[in-house]
Amino acid sequence: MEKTPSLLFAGTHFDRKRFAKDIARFKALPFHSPPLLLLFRQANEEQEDRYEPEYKESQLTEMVGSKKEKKRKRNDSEVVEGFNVFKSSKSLKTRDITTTMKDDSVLHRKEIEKQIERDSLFRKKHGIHILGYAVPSPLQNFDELKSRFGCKSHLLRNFLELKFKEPTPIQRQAIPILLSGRECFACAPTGSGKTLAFLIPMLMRIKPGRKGVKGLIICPTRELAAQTTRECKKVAKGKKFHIKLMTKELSRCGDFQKIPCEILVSTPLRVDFAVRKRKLDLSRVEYLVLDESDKLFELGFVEQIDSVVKACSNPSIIRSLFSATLPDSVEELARTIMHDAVRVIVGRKNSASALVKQKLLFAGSEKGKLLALRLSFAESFNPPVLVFVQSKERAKELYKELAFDDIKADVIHADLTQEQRDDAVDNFRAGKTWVLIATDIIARGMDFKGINCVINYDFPESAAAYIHRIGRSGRAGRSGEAVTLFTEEDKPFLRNIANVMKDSGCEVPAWILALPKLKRKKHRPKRDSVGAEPDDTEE
Ligand SMILES: Nc1ncnc2c1ncn2[C@@H]1O[C@H](COP(=O)(O)OP(=O)(O)OP(=O)(O)O)[C@@H](O)[C@H]1O
Repeated sequence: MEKTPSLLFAGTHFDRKRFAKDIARFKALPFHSPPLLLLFRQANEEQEDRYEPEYKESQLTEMVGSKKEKKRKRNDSEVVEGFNVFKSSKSLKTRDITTTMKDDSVLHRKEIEKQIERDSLFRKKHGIHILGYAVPSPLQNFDELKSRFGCKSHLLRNFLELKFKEPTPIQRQAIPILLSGRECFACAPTGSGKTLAFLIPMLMRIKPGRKGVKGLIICPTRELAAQTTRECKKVAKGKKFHIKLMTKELSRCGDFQKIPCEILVSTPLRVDFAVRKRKLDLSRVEYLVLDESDKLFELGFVEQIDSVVKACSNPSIIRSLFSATLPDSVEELARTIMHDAVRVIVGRKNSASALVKQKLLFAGSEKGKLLALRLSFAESFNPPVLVFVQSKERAKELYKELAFDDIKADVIHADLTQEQRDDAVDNFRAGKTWVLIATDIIARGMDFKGINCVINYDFPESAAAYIHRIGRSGRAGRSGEAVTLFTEEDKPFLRNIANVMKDSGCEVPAWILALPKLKRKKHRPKRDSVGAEPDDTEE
């Protein structure tokens, strides 16, 4: 089992019982005291947005290593030579011991440096970028969960049954960080296995059968919460966990003092509601995950998140933020509540999955969009296809247009009942429907196996929305396609999306990249109704 060295306390008398909480807080800080950490942060704050922080880790460890070395050398001589009893009777042996200890510590330091070098190369190979100090080595394979962290065999068996042979890059790095008791910001492309990256540490560290909620996962939508609950149950199979999805009924009438539940998955509103009703105590939560964290920090959620974070009052809590998009503003805000969090980015920050072939298509008008959609279905219909629109009204309108075409279409939006929403997702998953028309409620996190094409019928409101929408395709190593229709009114916003496309290796016409930069980020224009003729009154 991997143990964190506790050099911080070496050689001192320390009342561990009395300061148990502080020890828990700092147990993951192997080499450094907080002031050093602060200095490091301040010194590097301006560079935080770059993608190549690995040298910082090695530099820092080297820097700290040399300070630590000096201190150790001082201590060596003080401790050993300070004892008169050794000095007088066994001076020769004392010198031998001193030399051996020095040799050992030099060897130890060299070994650490080599390991840092190896880790750095390994991260480079897998596109992993880290920001933080003394970051644990990435996982070479799932077996290391057992050898380094004492993972139980049945969990490893479950991974194999689920056909998870190798960890994905985000799993390689985020799992050891969380298992070492560090907090974490994790940003990796859509469909790259972030869910398992936060589930594994939770399932390994939380003991089933103890009273109270120990693991809390917050997701922005009910569909994603339901999916994550299912995934969690699959991975935990064979262990006596009580894993619960916070339903509307549970949130209103459930009394969590009586309901056995170690792991709870919820949307912010529902969990906040139960806490306010004093039916749910979050003070024992050991792991808090904010999935799709940038969405959770948007207006409309942030107040609930704030109150949930406050309710999770356990001082040793380990919090983590996961998303495919992590704006600097969210990271800055989150850092105010997190302790010594490590940042892990896989690939480029805020980028689309490279597995998705992306296209932009000018459709002129609302009528042109409908024609283009029908034409594309007639020419090369390759279901399952996900079609995104801007609002529930437009989802209903487009569904009316397509319901009687021969393409087995269905629709999902927030005006449907929960049962209807579940049916829409289940039928699409089961292949009973081929085309699902959707609003952004299923744009984030939903894992539909094998979606061949995402069509942005309405232009996405932001680059982040675009990245998440098209990320429903091209998941878990499969390839996919995304087509984005645009009209005149979308033109000023094309550049944002074009930049994302270019960064993930797709071709973009030069005129789009030359469009002026826009300050306004959200784009939700009032559109003519679906299929409307172009407005020619101006001519
Ligand atoms: N180690 C692995 N090996 C193979 N498949 C994996 C592995 N880990 C996860 N998967 C599969 O990859 C798919 C995508 O995983 P997941 O839903 O966690 O992606 P994500 O990164 O959370 O995406 P999003 O940003 O869209 O939420 C899932 O079907 C999952 O079962």
